[in-house]
Amino acid sequence: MSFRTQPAAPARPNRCQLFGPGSRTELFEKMAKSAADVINLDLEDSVAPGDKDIARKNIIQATHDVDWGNKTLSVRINGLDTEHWYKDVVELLENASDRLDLIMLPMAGCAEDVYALEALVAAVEKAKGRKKPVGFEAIIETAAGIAHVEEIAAASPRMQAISLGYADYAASMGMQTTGIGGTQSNYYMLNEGEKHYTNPWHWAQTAIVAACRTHGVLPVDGPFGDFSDDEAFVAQARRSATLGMVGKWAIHPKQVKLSNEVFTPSAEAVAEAREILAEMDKANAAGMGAVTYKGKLIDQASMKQAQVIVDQAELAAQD
Ligand SMILES: C[C@@H](C(=O)SCCNC(=O)CCNC(=O)[C@H](O)C(C)(C)COP(=O)(O)OP(=O)(O)OC[C@H]1O[C@@H](n2cnc3c(N)ncnc32)[C@H](O)[C@@H]1OP(=O)(O)O)[C@H](O)C(=O)O
Ligand SMILES: [Mg+2]
Repeated sequence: MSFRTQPAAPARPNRCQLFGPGSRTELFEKMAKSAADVINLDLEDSVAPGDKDIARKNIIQATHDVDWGNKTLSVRINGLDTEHWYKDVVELLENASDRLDLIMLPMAGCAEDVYALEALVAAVEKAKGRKKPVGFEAIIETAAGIAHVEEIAAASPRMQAISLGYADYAASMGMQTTGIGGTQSNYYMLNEGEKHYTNPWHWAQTAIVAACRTHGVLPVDGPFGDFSDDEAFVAQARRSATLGMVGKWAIHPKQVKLSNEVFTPSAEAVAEAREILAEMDKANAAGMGAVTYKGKLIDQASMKQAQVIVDQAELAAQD
């Protein structure tokens, strides 16, 4: 470990973030009753340009009227290049209840974007005497965003989570696809005439995980557009969980259960993790730093790996 230790990310469940347009009020109660850990009410791309004002009002009302239980409640504002974002921030923080937990910043491109958001947020919070400071989450979905992901993760103590936004990311990178996440049919290696599909999103995912883990922020996998394909959603989610992401967006309610399942360690995985911890406690007491467990090496690092799984299970059990 470096002398500079790795800060812990916020200790709250974030296995699934369920999105819904701020213009579709009939979905709000359903979202609140869902099994998602985080709710993202959207003012950005799922809201038609002419509906921005009404969507903002709907969301403000819903922070007062809807029982969001113990969910983290987040509102995605419009990007800093639009005419809408300042109104999103000012009207939200002037009028929303304290139930609002997070503001989600889309299209984050550099630390200064977060700085600008924070300056406005801090001013409105002060003016209104808001007791609960709102947290931030950002979406990496541009070439600039991925190039500056570490400075974005480090930009503010309010920063709690960072997601990968597949559609905008693909467009910004000039990727030749209209798919939102998942396997891309033209991204393959050819070996003796057989196609082997690899993951075109891997670099962006790992860059986000590394930046987030360096700065104590939760790395989250973004949307999977084809909500008719459960198997493909699960495959993408499993890859993300294996890489260190803590959860994934749901753009349809049927994806919530799938995401929760993938990002909650299985009973077997937790049992094995606890066994590794117990074996290593015994080994350490006997003056051994490394021992054999089920025919494999375990050592001090194995304890940290096992602890990740136990911690994830305990967070999920808070639900
Ligand atoms: C890609 C970029 C993004 O921005 S992704 C995030 C933004 N997008 C959204 O927020 C879209 C969220 N989803 C929806 O709007 C809808 O789910 C839909 C349009 C995809 C489908 O809606 P539809 O009503 O047709 O769905 P049904 O299958 O008929 O619904 C069944 C049932 O579920 C209820 N429902 C639907 N959606 C939701 C929801 N989001 N939350 C809760 N409940 C929902 C619906 O009312 C039906 O209920 P029932 O009638 O059975 O009671 C990203 O930025 C990038 O760049 O990558
Ligand atoms: Mg987007």
